Amino acid sequence: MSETTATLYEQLGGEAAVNAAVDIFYRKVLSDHRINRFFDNTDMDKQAAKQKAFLTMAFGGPNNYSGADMRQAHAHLVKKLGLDDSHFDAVVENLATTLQELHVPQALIQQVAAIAETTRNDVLGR
Ligand code: HEM
Repeated sequence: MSETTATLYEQLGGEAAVNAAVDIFYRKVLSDHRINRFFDNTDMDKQAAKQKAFLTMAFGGPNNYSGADMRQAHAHLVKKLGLDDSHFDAVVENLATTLQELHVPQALIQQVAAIAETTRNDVLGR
C-alpha cells in the first residue's frame, strides 16, 4: 500500500463509522422538536439506505454527491413545510453531537460540518 493520506471518510472509520452513526443520528433527529415534523411522513424503517447515503455524503465518502438530487429530494420540504436555515442548522448540530458521542476528534467533526455546509443551498432550494 502506498502512504497516501486517508480520506476524511476513512479517518472517521469508513462504513463501520457510518453504521454506528446512523441509529444515534436519526434517534436524535426524530426526538428534536425543531425538525422532527419534517419526517412525519417518512418511513424511517425503510430509510436505512438513505440514512447511509446522507452520512456517507456528510463524511466525504465515495457516494457521488449530486446537488441536483439534493435539491430534488428536499424541494417539497421547502415548498410545503418551510424548510429553512434554522432547520438545516439543527440537522448539522445533531450530526456533530452524534459524532461527539462516538468520540470523533473535534477537528474531524469540523470537516464533516464543512462538507454538510456545501449542500445547504441545494437542500434549501436556492
Ligand atoms: C446536510 C444536509 C443534508 C443532507 C446531506 C441530506 C441528505 C438526504 C438524502 C441523501 C436523502 C434521500 C434522498 C433520496 O434518495 O430520496 C434525504 C431525504 C430527506 N431529507 Fe435530507 N439531507 C440534508 C438536510 C436535511 C434537512 C435540514 C432536513 C429537514 C430538517 C432533511 C429532511 C429530509 C427528509 C424529510 C427526506 C425525505 C425522506 C423521505 O423520503 O421520506 N434533510 N436527505
